[in-house]
Amino acid sequence: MDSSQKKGGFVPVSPSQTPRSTDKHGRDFRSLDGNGNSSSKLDRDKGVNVQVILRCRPLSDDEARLNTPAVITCNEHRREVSAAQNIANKQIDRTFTFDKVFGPTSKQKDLFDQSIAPIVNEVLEGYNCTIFAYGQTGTGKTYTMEGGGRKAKNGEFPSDAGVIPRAVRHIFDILESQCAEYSMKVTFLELYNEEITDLLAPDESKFSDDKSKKPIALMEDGKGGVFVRGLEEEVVYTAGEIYKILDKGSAKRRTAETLLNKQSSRSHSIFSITIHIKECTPEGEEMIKCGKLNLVDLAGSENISRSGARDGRAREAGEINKSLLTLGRVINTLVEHSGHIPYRDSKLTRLLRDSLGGKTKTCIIATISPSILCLEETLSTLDYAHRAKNIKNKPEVNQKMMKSAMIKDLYSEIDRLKQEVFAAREKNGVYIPRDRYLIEEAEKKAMTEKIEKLELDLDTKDKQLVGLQDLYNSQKQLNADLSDKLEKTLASFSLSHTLTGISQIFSWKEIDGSMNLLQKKLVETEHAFLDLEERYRQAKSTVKEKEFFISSLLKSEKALIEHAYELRSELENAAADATEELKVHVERLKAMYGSGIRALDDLAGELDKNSEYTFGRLNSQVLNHSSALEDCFKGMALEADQLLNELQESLSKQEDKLAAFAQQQREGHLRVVESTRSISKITSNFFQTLDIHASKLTKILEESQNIQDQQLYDLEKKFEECAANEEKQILEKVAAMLAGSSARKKNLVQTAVDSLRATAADRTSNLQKEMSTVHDFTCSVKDQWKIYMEETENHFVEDTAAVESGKHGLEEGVRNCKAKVRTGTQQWRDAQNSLLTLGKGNVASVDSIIRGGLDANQLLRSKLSSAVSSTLEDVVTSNKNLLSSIDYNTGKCLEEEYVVDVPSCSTPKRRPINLPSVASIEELRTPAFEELLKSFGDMVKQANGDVKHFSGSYETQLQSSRDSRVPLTAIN
Ligand SMILES: Nc1ncnc2c1ncn2[C@@H]1O[C@H](COP(=O)(O)OP(=O)(O)OP(=O)(O)O)[C@@H](O)[C@H]1O
Repeated sequence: MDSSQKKGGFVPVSPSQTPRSTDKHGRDFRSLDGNGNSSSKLDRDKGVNVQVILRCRPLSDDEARLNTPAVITCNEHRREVSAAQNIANKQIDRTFTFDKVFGPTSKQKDLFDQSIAPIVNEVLEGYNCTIFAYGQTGTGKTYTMEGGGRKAKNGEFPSDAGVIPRAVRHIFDILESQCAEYSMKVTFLELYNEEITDLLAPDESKFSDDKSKKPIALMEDGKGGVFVRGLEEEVVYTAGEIYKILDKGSAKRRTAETLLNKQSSRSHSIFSITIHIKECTPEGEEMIKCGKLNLVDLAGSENISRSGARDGRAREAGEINKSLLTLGRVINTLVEHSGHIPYRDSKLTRLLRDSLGGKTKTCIIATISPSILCLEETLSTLDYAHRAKNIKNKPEVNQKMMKSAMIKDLYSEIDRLKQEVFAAREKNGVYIPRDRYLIEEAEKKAMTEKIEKLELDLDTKDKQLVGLQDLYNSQKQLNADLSDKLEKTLASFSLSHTLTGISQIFSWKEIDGSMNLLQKKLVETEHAFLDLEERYRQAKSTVKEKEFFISSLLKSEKALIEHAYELRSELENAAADATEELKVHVERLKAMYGSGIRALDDLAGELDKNSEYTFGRLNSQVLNHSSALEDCFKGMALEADQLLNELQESLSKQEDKLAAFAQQQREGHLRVVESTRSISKITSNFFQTLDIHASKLTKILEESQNIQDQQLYDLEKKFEECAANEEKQILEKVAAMLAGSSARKKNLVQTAVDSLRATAADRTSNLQKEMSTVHDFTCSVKDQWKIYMEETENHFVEDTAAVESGKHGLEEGVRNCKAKVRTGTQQWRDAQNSLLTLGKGNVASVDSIIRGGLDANQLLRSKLSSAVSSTLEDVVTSNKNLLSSIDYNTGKCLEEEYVVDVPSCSTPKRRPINLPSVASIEELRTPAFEELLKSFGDMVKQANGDVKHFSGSYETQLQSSRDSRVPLTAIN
């Protein structure tokens, strides 16, 4: 048994209801702050900033295995976190400063000792404190809050025990060291898909299934606070008990495996510890000090596509993101001090209301991942947390209560409960205790406020509609600009193609020029593409904005439906007559808003049709333009082809002529070579013949020489013989023979001379013969040479004539080419001119169409605004009527029907109340975005087919298929 129980034995107040220092109900019985705490007064006056701690987890095993780069740097000493962002190939570091920064190597113990322990101490001082973990899924929220283990081993915690077990341990350590008398109660709730479930509720078989966990109601306490009706409170005496409770509760929490975390918490959880500590005043009066510690583990903010959430998971993620978005909006409004704080838009913010801008001390632990893959979400978390730093709370220490007053309080509570039980048992009417009556009164007031808020919402919606209209117009303009740009780019692109084709048939100079032109065009095209890309990006971001806008509209609508639900549940407890009248008025309002918005819808439809028609015309014009351009370019290409062909033909003719000329030349040269060969042959023959004749002559001469030598020898010999004979005869016949010898001598000489003469004559005649042969041959050679010379001359003349004619032919070809080039240039100029005229004509016509479209849109716009203003006027009058009737009825109800119960035994019998059913409220919910798109598409198709039919049958369509309602068709 716990010592506190033994010593004190007092019963603490309900921990499900946050103790409030300004609680009027208990004010009379409470003393002033026993500590005379001046710092609390200071805090109250100035406000204390929410403390924001940043924790970055280490890279997970998977991330480390895949070498995922880390982009987060933590400087714990300077309390700074830097995220390295790569924008347009430039590294840009974004640095954020927080109250404390814990890097990837930080220990659970350090985090607790440095940041959480002081907060826990303040709880024991009597403050209400909240610690909540916020961050992307899988960044270590649950690890930080709950950690890996809670059980102490040899008095030591496991090193990965988180904030909750350490805080519990710390509280018990301090209380035990102070030997304080205390009592402690814990609650553990889960907020899943906007439903609160009690994680400490006893396990009943029918609730054992997750899906059938019993949701419990979040109630307004009528004093601006909330309480969870029927939340189980467990009285605890030891840390061990709390660990068991935590284990039990955590096991019931909804978790699931996502791509980002194997065990991802799909719900928000709030674990609250309420401690009552007994103190004695110097006068001996027993006082009770109360502190409350809320430990919140939020579900992870997540990118649905990246976390791999589908179907049910995606709905969860949507709900998680929705409540976190509301939390973000609350933070923004608190930071910017921009009027109405939308606490009521989600249960999470309703539960945390006192922790955000209230009297609680709050600490946010923002968790991030260092991975580059999570950079976008990390930056969003850093922004979120950094903004939250500026929230100012006004913490107040809870006023201590006198023990006797507390007991009195509890007795009256028991009495109230007894009376309720009694009335329930008797079933003879409704017993309304005074404070309940006051609560209901407050609820009625809250209801009126809600109606006012709904009207405000309606106004905002109207403004949003106008904003959407503007957005639509600007989008239209952007589209027109884009198509214009596209057209220009296409034109320049095809122009550049044609230029490339034509440049092939012009000279290098022209080709150079064309190349430069082409390059310029290419650069321009590139610029145009970049421009287009930029515009595409802008358009994409606009679409994203629109999507966000639509999703926020859907969310607002959801919130409206949520309000309607609440309205219904509150109406159930309120007076019946007022409800009936209210219903009639709401019906009227519904019809009026419906007709007004239908008119708006019609106008929007007309606007759509008009813009569609304009776009159609624009499109057809653009198509005409592009087809005309295409034709023009085709013609140009054809002409260029013809020119090219002609040029090619003339060039090939020139080529043929040149080939023929070359052939002629070759033949001429061959002939010359042939003639030269024959001349050289004749000349060599001539010299050979000459050689032969010369050798023959030499032979003849040698022979004649020999013969002459022989004859002379013979003559000499005969003469010697004759002389010797004559010497003898002379001696003998001196005188007689003198005469005979002279005669014989004469005869002998005469004969020799005659033979000599004959031989000489023979030789001369032979020589003459040879000489005549040589002469004949020379003559024949001369004749042949003459013939050859004549032939060569003739060939030369022929060749010269052929060269002359080839030259003429070439000159003619070049002249033709020049003429064709001139024709080509002229054709190109003509094409350019026709292109320019075509472009101007098209620009003018597109301009006139756009002007027409704009004028028509302007007209429709003015119609729309007049319709909107008339509808708004109607709404204002009707609302005035409604409010006055509500006022009247409320007054009537409060004055005449609601009275403090005086047992008169005439309590009227319970009778049924005609309320809007859940189904009717559910019908008001906008169907899924895809369905809306589909039905909108169908309607547009139908409208294109038969515009009249569309407007006439719109009402019927609306009635026949509720699901195909377009957004903003408010019914209630
Ligand atoms: N500081 C840390 N040191 C070591 N491991 C960590 C740290 N922070 C987180 N982890 C590990 O990262 C994983 C995911 O952590 P955890 O489940 O706490 O994330 P979560 O933010 O609660 O995610 P969810 O929002 O999906 O519930 C766990 O395996 C956890 O052990």
